[in-house]
Amino acid sequence: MTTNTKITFIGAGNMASSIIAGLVESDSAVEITVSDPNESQLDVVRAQFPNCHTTTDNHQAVSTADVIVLAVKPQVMQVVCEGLEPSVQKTKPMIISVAAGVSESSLSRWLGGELPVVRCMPNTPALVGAGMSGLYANSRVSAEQKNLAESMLRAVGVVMWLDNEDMLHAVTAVSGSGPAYFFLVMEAMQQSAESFGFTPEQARLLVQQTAFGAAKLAMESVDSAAVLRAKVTSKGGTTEAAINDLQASGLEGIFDSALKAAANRSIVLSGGQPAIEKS
Ligand SMILES: NC(=O)C1=CN([C@@H]2O[C@H](COP(=O)(O)OP(=O)(O)OC[C@H]3O[C@@H](n4cnc5c(N)ncnc54)[C@H](OP(=O)(O)O)[C@@H]3O)[C@@H](O)[C@H]2O)C=CC1
Ligand SMILES: O=C(O)[C@@H]1CCC=N1
Repeated sequence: MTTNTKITFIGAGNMASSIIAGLVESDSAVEITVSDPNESQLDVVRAQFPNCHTTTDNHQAVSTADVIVLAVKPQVMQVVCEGLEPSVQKTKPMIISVAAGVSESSLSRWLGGELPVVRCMPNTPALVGAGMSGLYANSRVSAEQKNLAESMLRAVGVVMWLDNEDMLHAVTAVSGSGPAYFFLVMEAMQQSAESFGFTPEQARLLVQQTAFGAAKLAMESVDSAAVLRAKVTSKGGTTEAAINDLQASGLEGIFDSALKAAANRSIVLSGGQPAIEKS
């Protein structure tokens, strides 16, 4: 990224804030503008990122942008893109959409066509520089623009390029929505810990440090998750009792079903019919 790269975010919600936080934290010397109709949302942005420009006017926000990050809900994307069409057709910036299930062909059509479009499926751990993003570029994205998109998302985590746009449904199901699955498990474990008599603070510490330690160990070890699990599970011991209970409840099937529900929802958001069957 060069010092004068101008990046405009349309939508100042959870995902935009997560990426902006990572970019700001990474000291990337970029000029960031954020546009959102909601002034109170912009107040949050101003408080968190005092060096970002903010506006409620999408046209003004994109007028000199090199890169536009579309970070609104899929349901309002068409209206937003059609509103931006006259501006972007003048300046032809690179478009990066983080929306789940909004296809490159729809984005291109709504924006008036002939634009470099990157679809990105990031996740909220971008907020702490530990994001995971799947990226897909249309044929109008130059090698230089690909590098720029990659370096933006690498500033907030790890990047995986995809040749097949359809695989973004699966990335959405695994890593886009994925943090929520782990948080749900953490919530459930914390509730259970509290039922033993721990305070909420104690329960949170026990669970968070365990989740962090398990993730760090999995990242740093050459062993697979299955091997790492076996190393915790003493024969006839406590872990075995818990794992047997989880597996008797059909845990693997529950996760397979949940991930496929997410992927199918992504397909439906893109205008298709749910097509992915449970294993
Ligand atoms: N949250 C996540 O973990 C992830 C989200 N995504 C994708 O990111 C996108 C945004 O999600 P998320 O950040 O969670 O959603 P949020 O609702 O938090 O953010 C969207 C923001 O866009 C604003 N907005 C609405 N209309 C306009 C408009 N016309 N112009 C500019 N801004 C507008 C909304 O304002 P208001 O609230 O007033 O409507 C809101 O502040 C979605 O498409 C989602 O699929 C992708 C990966 C992960
Ligand atoms: O729930 C959603 O639709 C978005 C996409 C992935 C994570 N959040």
